[in-house]
Amino acid sequence: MSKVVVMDHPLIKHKIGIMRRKNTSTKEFRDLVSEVAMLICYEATRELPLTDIEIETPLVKTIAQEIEGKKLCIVPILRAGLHMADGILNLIPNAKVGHIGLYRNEETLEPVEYFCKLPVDASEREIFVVDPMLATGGSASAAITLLKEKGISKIHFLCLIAAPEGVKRLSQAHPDVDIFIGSLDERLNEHGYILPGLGDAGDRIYGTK
Ligand SMILES: O=P(O)(O)OC[C@H]1O[C@H](OP(=O)(O)OP(=O)(O)O)[C@H](O)[C@@H]1O
Ligand SMILES: O=c1cc[nH]c(=O)[nH]1
Ligand SMILES: [Mg+2]
Repeated sequence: MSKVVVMDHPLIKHKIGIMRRKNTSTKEFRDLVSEVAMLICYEATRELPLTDIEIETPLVKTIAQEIEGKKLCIVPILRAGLHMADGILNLIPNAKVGHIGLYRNEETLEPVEYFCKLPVDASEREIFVVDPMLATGGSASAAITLLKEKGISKIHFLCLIAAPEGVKRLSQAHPDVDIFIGSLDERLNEHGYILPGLGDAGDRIYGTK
């Protein structure tokens, strides 16, 4: 089964608490998406391999360690994942970025694909799929299936808020994918929204409702 890591850092809890409030402005919400994504990324990259390189300090030669940044790729699920990717790029600026466009059909709640553009060498990279919301798990599962069909195998999934239903579906569909979660909420409502949640992440980031 997937490794599931739920964040317990006070900074993340505090920031998600602000995001949940209905009166938080679009600008503040958007800034927080990117900040919390950065903090989750810090945990999700904990096991990245390092290589030794020789460097010179102002005093001596020594061995430093570096992440092979060129081996990483962030894949936001559009639209809402875009702002998470922006935050994560502050931490790993050399990562490439692929995009997968999916939206949920509001009646069936099943994902509809409308865009996919990945780096040509994506299958050689470690991939971080990002989307603020893991609700039924349909969108994340479909995005990861698409990546696997293109020969990609090293995949992690990062979200801000997850419902237990979504975690179950994603980890059953893709047991090899680690899942990093800002907050594991209670459940879905009858419309497939996460409770207590924060509403529709895309609409809150872009002010579309
Ligand atoms: O786990 P699921 O049940 O599939 O739901 C989660 C999906 O729903 C939201 O996207 P939405 O369809 O609202 O698209 P948007 O980002 O363009 O608003 C969210 O950003 C996820 O992609
Ligand atoms: O609660 C939810 C569920 C799906 N998509 C969202 O943006 N929010
Ligand atoms: Mg939306």
